[in-house]
Amino acid sequence: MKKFVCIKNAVIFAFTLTTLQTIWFQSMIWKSPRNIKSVMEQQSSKKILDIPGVEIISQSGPDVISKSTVNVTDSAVKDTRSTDETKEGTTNTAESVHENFRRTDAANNAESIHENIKSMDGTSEKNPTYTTESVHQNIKSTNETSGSRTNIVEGIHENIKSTDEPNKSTNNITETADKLIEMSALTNTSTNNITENTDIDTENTNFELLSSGETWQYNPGVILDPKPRNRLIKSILDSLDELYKKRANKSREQLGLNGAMMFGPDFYTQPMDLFKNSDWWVKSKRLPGLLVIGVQKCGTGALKNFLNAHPNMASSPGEHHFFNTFYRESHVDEKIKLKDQILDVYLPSMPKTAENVMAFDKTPEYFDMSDPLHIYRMNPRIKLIIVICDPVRRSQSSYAHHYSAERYTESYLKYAISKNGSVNTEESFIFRGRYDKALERYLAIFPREQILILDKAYFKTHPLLVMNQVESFLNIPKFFTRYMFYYDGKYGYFCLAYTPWGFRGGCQGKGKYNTHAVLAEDVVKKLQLYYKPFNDRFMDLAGSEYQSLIYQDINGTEFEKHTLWNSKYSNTYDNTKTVAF
Ligand SMILES: Nc1ncnc2c1ncn2[C@@H]1O[C@H](COP(=O)(O)OS(=O)(=O)O)[C@@H](OP(=O)(O)O)[C@H]1O
Repeated sequence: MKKFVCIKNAVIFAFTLTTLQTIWFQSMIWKSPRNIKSVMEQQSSKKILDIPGVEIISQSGPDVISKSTVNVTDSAVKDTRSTDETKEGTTNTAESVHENFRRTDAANNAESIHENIKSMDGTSEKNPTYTTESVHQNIKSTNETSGSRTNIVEGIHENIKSTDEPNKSTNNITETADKLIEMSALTNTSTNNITENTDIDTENTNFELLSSGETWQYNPGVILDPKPRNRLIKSILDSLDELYKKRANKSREQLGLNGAMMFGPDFYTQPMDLFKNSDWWVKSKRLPGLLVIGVQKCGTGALKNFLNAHPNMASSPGEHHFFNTFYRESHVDEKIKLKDQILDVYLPSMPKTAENVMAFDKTPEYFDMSDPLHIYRMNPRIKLIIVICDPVRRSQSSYAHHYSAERYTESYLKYAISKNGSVNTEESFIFRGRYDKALERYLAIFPREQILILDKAYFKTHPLLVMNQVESFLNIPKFFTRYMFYYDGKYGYFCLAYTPWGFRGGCQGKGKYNTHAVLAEDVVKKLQLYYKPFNDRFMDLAGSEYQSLIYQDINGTEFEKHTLWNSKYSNTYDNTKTVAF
């Protein structure tokens, strides 16, 4: 009897073990079929972020020194630099792979990675020789100082003077002390020729670039982890690999797996190679490849929520506000260098991500309260998304937000309309609805192709199409389907239903759906007339029209037909240089 119980227990134990293993592998594949596809793509062809006009030639992989050359056509800015990067490898366990896909914002190991990445720029010396008068002048001419707003012009000017450095080329391959760690280094020699931009001085511009924009696409090739547990897991995977290799020559039909699509198409035929030879599970702190820069109260939270569900995207927690708080003009006065701030403050706050996962930060204040040049210096090829919305509705939303936080106690009208009946342009929830200047400042620094402008009106009604557009823009695998969104009648918005790795959907917190003050028709009209010229100018600069920015009267007729390429602005901006999306 005792023997029978023992056997029974052994059978149960074996069965449980097998089931768990199956579930584990299945979940890995099931959870991220596209992710794996993109990993394999990456392995085979090293396909990297496609920016129009960018050609990237790269060789990289485990234990190799990889060189990359980035050539962007129509060069206006030239920067040659070399970075040397030595990163500690992390071979993750199954758990940590799961962790990775859940994209928790674990801060552990930040220090060591920070240190490693710090060494990347450790060779730069102080040598301020910056002379971009024209950029300075240009930004000066377009910048607006209004009411309590901080004057960014001076900051840019000061910053350029104090922090810019000539580029240096140095190749270092650092060895870590830990003998257990097998390591490799990435020596990355990049030549960036940024797409022609009317506002950057082609002659004198010599930016210090913290990164060449490849932080998330490249894996430095470090594989082994010093942790004994992880090494053990790796050795188990290696031995399992042998087992699976025997099956590799057999077709799916021979294995009788035709119907077993739930395991993913390649799991049985090229199983462990995928895990063993790939770096996709090695997580590191990476600088963002995307910033959602605004506009405040235009649905940026929903965009972040949706995007965060994508297996190739991972946001930093909350809103970081790095470029509008940690690194602002005041810091420039204190001679705090942008590079140091990015490495000391910004990078450690990023989520640890695998190589094919793009970190991103959504902070609406980047649009109108920070300096695009700082962002450019961190990553000249960073992608930027701006969600715009009707500035009148935005002002209501912003007021409601402040009111509920008890920052405002009076009625909307008390703040929005001055005593003489005109629009109170000093009020922040009013003037922040003027989008044109902020866009102009970004276009003075970044090529239009790097900026995606979304309209909240369309985003609200067509979340799937917008998210698909975002996927194309970011050049990440298509992931969103219509089943991932549901319409929530309570809030009147689409919310995230679920992702293939579990129910983690739902709407945002209640604070995101505020009841608006009801405005009288004449007030709405007054505000619309105030915003109209700024809206029109924004559309001219963007090279596209947006439903939210075209006002109609009560009969549904547009106030005054907005025409693209409005000649009255042609003296301030060369419209022919913009690209319509
Ligand atoms: N799915 C979806 N699509 C479009 N818009 C949505 C969505 N979900 C929420 N919202 C609306 O977004 C408004 C809040 O914007 P933000 O998230 O940008 O606010 S914040 O700046 O981060 O505080 C806020 O607008 P108002 O309702 O007008 O206040 C939200 O209702």
